[in-house]
Amino acid sequence: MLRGSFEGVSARCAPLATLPGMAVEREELRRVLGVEVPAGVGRVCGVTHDSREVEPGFAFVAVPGFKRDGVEFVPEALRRGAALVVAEREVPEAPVAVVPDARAALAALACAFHGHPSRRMEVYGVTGTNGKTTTCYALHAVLAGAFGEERCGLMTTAEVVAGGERRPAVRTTPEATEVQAALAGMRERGVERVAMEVSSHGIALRRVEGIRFAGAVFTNLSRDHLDLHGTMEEYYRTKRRLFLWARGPKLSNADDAWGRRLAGEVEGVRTFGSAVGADYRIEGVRPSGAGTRFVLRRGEEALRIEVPLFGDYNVQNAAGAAALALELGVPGETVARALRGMPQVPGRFERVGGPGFEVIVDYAHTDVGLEAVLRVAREVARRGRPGRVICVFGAAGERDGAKRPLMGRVASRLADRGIITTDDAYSEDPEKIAREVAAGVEDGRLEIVLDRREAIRRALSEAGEGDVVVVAGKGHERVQHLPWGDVPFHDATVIREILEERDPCRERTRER
Ligand SMILES: CC(=O)N[C@H]1[C@@H](OP(=O)(O)OP(=O)(O)OC[C@H]2O[C@@H](n3ccc(=O)[nH]c3=O)[C@H](O)[C@@H]2O)O[C@H](CO)[C@@H](O)[C@@H]1O[C@H](C)C(=O)N[C@@H](C)C(=O)N[C@H](CCC(=O)O)C(=O)O
Ligand SMILES: Nc1ncnc2c1ncn2[C@@H]1O[C@H](COP(=O)(O)OP(=O)(O)OP(=O)(O)O)[C@@H](O)[C@H]1O
Repeated sequence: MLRGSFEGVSARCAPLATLPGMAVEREELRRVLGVEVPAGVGRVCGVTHDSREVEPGFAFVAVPGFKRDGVEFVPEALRRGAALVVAEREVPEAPVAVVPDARAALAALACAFHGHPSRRMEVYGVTGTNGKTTTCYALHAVLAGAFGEERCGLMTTAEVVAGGERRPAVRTTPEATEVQAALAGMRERGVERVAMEVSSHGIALRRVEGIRFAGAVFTNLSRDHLDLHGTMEEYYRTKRRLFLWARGPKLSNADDAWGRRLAGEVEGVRTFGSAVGADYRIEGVRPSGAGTRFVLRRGEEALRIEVPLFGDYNVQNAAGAAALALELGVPGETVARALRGMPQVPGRFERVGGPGFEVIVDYAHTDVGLEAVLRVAREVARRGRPGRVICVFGAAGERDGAKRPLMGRVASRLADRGIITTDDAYSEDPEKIAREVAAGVEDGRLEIVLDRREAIRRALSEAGEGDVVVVAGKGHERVQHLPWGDVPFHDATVIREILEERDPCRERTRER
């Protein structure tokens, strides 16, 4: 019996890793792992890569990590009752199945434990540097409109949704054990189609291996995660693997050079975008009261679409989702109706409100993302009485450091006033990160205020009639990872608290 139900998809993803699926018998273990299993191991009734999650009868997969070697934790796993250790080398006095690649073994075991849920549902993978979450929300809205909300699921950085039930997520693409448990839980609830974000970490670290993808969308590629991939070429090739696996409709962005290359290299990929020759051509983009209107043209057919989203980049995100749905045979009017009513994506150009000025929370954490959001903020600031754009932002620690000065440069060019602050510094010194961001600033207009709450307070205190304050980097996230520990921090909540302190009589804007 499957037990990895959607109930396990909580704000902390870790417990999911411990959820047992179906016990796997010795013969099946040998088949799945492709290697000999020590005599005496009959069956295992759970699988995890984390010794702290081991329960009696589990298989513990010792993954060689970036910081530690999972083999170090074998004694703890055995103490907790692990029946089998899966590792890339022998471990004295442990029942070990030696495999060539522990991550691949983890994925294969996770699929087996959870009964290969992707074989019994359609999983559409969305990849790219920016726009994955937004594209997934748009796709989920269209699928829900066409096939019924209770039959559709969503797995993103921001939330995991199964049927109508929503839970916050922790990572974009969690480990294979969590991904498979979540998919199995969705299937158990009757979900038949899932829009799923697939990060390059998810592909490179084999978290999505074994998933049968029924379609794929590529949004774009720009500099990010080079700490993991080394070069843009390797980053691109990693993303391309999703398209080599996927069986059904495959859509790529014709407005992005890497997207055009993908369409040329992988058979059966169709394109969307405003570029001449795109299979799904974006035309006539213009602002509407509550968002943006555009036409999506396929040959002679023209579909009028309106989305409650701002900016050309979001038109691309919506077009990618619409094109995939149209390829699946969803009628145009269903696509248009669903996109018109799609929900706010948490932390993506989320308007938090302000007395006479706009405050926007956005997840932009690359130079390209920051540029995109600041350009839209400028458009918003031009409407009505023209105002200034004030930007609070920072860069994350332990991540591709080369994007830091690029973010500083973008903010100094596109914002009238910029405040560099702390993002998720992880183990790095926040001041060092901020200085690296500031190194890219062109005219010295940016100030450093390391305390994120103080930086937001400063920006809000300076904002006046018609201004737009953009608080970028953390979007929907509710925790800030700092060298001295994790602290609860949610940009939208902090903004509301500060606005309230300024004007205690102000009507509270209800938190989502
Ligand atoms: C860089 C990266 O992806 N790191 C992941 C990696 O960590 P690591 O290799 O450093 O782990 P480690 O600490 O060396 O430990 C090695 C092994 O020992 C195990 N262990 C560790 C301690 C212990 O007591 N017992 C034990 O068994 C761990 O479970 C692990 O399997 O393996 C860990 C266990 O699965 C992950 O939690 C961790 O993700 C961290 C949290 C992370 O932040 N990842 C980010 C970069 C990420 O994956 N992001 C992508 C992309 C987002 C985007 O598009 O922007 C995502 O999909 O979320
Ligand atoms: N198509 C796009 N092109 C450029 N920038 C974009 C695009 N879509 C979104 N952005 C910017 O990137 C930010 C993140 O958007 P979104 O969450 O949809 O992307 P993502 O790929 O899911 O990011 P992550 O994987 O890091 O969660 C947005 O807040 C916006 O600033």
